[in-house]
Amino acid sequence: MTPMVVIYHSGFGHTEQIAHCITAGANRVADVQAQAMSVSDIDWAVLSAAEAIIFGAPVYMGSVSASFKQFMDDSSRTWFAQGWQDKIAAGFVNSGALSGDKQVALQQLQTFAGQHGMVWINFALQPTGTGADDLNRLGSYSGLMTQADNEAPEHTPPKGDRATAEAFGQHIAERTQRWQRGAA
Ligand SMILES: Cc1cc2nc3c(=O)[nH]c(=O)nc-3n(C[C@H](O)[C@H](O)[C@H](O)COP(=O)(O)O)c2cc1C
Repeated sequence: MTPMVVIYHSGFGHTEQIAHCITAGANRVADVQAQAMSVSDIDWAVLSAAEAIIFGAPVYMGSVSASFKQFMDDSSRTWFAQGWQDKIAAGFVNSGALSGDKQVALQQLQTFAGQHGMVWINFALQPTGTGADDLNRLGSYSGLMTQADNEAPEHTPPKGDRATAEAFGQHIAERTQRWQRGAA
């Protein structure tokens, strides 16, 4: 069994849509049990039991949102005992602008995983183009990037970003199982 958690903050529902796409993609892999978890409803025991934790936040003012940062700070209790050491980690960020300084937020997540002694997984998916239906249209490799227009989360981020998120979830799940097999 490979339990995984996609933990995220979403102020207006866009990042939440992507969290659910990642979870669905991870659950395509046999023996994976992935669940999405909002930082407004954290179950620390479930996080502790996970083989992989995928962190996700919207970009607010060039940074992960304050609510996600609060979760990061609260995790210092786990950090003291290095309770997440050697778990698989990955990250995703969603913003309004095409750039929106997403790389800064993604690097915050990567550094955060490093502080916990986790094993960061990158995302090797070659972009198929830069249109709304394309895979990895924003060309991000160190994690997943998505972009939402100023519309309801049912309509944006676009179809390509959602498909990319599913592929990302599957990619992380497969690497997690590879890591598990190596440890056996
Ligand atoms: C307080 C605030 C700050 C924001 N700062 C940025 C920013 O720095 N760059 C950007 O591209 N978008 C920025 N946005 C837009 C959000 O990233 C965008 O609307 C995103 O889809 C929100 O995701 P959510 O619905 O999951 O909260 C900001 C939005 C808010 C509310």
